[in-house]
Amino acid sequence: MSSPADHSAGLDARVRLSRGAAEIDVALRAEPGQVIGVLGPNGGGKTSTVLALAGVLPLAEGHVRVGGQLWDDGRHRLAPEARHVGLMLADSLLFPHLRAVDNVAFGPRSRGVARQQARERARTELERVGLGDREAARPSELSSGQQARVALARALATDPSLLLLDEPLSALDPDTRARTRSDLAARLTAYDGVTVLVTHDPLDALTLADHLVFVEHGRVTQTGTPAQVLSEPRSAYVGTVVGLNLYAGQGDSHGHVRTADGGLIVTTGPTEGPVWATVPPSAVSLHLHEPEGSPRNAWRLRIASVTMQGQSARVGLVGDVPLTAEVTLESVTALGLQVGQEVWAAVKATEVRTYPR
Ligand SMILES: Nc1ncnc2c1ncn2[C@@H]1O[C@H](COP(=O)(O)OP(=O)(O)OP(=O)(O)O)[C@@H](O)[C@H]1O
Repeated sequence: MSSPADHSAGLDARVRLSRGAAEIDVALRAEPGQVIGVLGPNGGGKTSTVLALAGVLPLAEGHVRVGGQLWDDGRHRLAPEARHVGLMLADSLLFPHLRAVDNVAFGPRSRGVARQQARERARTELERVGLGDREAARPSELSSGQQARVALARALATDPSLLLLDEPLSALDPDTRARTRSDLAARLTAYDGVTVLVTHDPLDALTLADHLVFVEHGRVTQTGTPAQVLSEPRSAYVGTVVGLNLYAGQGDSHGHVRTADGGLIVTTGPTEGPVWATVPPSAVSLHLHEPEGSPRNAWRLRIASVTMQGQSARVGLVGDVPLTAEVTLESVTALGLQVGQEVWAAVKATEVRTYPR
């Protein structure tokens, strides 16, 4: 059996490795008890980072330090089974022939814990995820959400210093996903090790993580608390995740931002040098004729897409200042909006937020 986990020092990692043609260089730090949400587009390097933390992929350079213990420094490497890691993936990968309690006890058993003691630990973990009464059920007798909770219980039954969750909810239908997300949140609150949560779902990240790390093309493009990232996205991908129109531009210090595409954005925010400018889709109004009144932005743009979302519509517009507008269904009908049509998009200067790049 390996030495007991020490959760006191958290996670300090710099993962540098090559994966095929991709170069990955990702730094992650977290205090004990923290949840880091790792987000990014497909192929960005999230799973490779998780595999390196688990010891499945060796580091070319960098380090992985968990709970004060050096797991990898690019030369010496602790084997995966010697690391205090709990792993949960989209597919819960439970043993179909084993009861829930034995699925969960498998972890401690494989680390040398005696059968009875491992079962007791498994029962405690099942209770913690609200499945104390389903310990005798086989995976086929459990719902997908319950199977995910058994997988979480199994990941935590070895008392890991590092819990790795790679898209843990992505296989669940939306209702089950929402319920399992709150079960996961409740369980993570009581866990004192570090959790690294890889997800594509902004809602998972924003509700479960204390700190977000965006990984694109193998590099970290932005880090921060959910609140910081929501208010100041710093890459096109992050802008999309947080649902804001985002522009990189050059400010002239008189409230004008010139974008790389040649668009002009007027703002009441600071515009000194290179800046980011954001426009919330809900702040855009659409008009058939050039709107009057100033100071405001009015851009002539072409409609590229119209999609319904509940009681509102999202209108994708292309032109000098490409943007997404969120308007009511009434405006879509009243204005007769159609793909290919040219319209005026208006945004008050006070709605454009700017911050340094
Ligand atoms: N087995 C492999 N052999 C070679 N290259 C790989 C392998 N697995 C992944 N890669 C490459 O490594 C890079 C990072 O992939 P990775 O799976 O870590 O990204 P990801 O952010 O987890 O993506 P996704 O969201 O699609 O799971 C990609 O360019 C990918 O093509």
